[in-house]
Amino acid sequence: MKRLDRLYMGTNTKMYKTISDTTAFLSRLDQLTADIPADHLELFVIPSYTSLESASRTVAGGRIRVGAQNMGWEDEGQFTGEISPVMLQEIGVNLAMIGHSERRHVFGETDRQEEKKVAKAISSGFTALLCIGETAEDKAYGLSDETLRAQLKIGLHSITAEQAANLWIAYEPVWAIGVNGVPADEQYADERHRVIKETLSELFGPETGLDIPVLYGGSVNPENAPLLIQMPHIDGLFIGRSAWDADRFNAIIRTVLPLFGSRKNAASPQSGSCKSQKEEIR
Ligand SMILES: O=C[C@H](O)COP(=O)(O)O
Repeated sequence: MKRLDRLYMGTNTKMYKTISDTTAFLSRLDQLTADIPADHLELFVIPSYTSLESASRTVAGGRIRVGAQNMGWEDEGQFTGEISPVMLQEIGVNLAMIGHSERRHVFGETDRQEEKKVAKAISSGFTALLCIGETAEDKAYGLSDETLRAQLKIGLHSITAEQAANLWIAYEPVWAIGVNGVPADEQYADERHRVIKETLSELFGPETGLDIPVLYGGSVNPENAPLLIQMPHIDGLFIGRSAWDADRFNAIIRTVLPLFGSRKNAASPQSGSCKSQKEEIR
């Protein structure tokens, strides 16, 4: 399997943390991680909307990237409660999370809406982080892979291979997220990541498809993070509760970074070839 060069680590603070909480968190995280080379780690934080402008100023010129938790699909219009790409660009934000489980399952967003948002984000110069994941019911009926494939095929319907260079995917099984979530074990998560990468390769070709980072999220904690990151198809971790304390998040990053590095170094020399990538994902 092709290895990505960098480890992807991020957190979504959901509807937690005030502006001052967020800036304190970012300042501390920035200080703690300053020595990690940017070409080893892509580190991002997705705070609340009210915190975004201050957050963006706090990390300006630094190594942490700040993203929005949602984004509308038009530049302006009669969309009460939505925030447009123009508004985000004005405050220096160029990463947008689309289709988080809570947007889909609490607020009723659909795959078709996520597709419009992803398309708008990428055409506006953003990196789009598309979140996908099966429900407990999908899993019980043995439909997890079908659900993931449908979410990708609809959510990325209008995205070209060239645009896919600005795409990240987070695999977050709905049943694994939050205080009542049960973390996916590393073998289960890795097998879903394999299916996601296979689908991305079908959509965009193996060269582009296998370059798209796929992160696991859902009750990641200090104990399971090292197990997850050693799996061959997991490119990073997207963490909620366990990352909301900067020191704790930094500790997780410090634990998994060398494990990811050894995994990357273990990649076979021929892993860059189309043939070996295709063979690996089958
Ligand atoms: O966006 C992050 C995920 O929803 C994971 O949250 P969690 O780690 O608290 O389960």
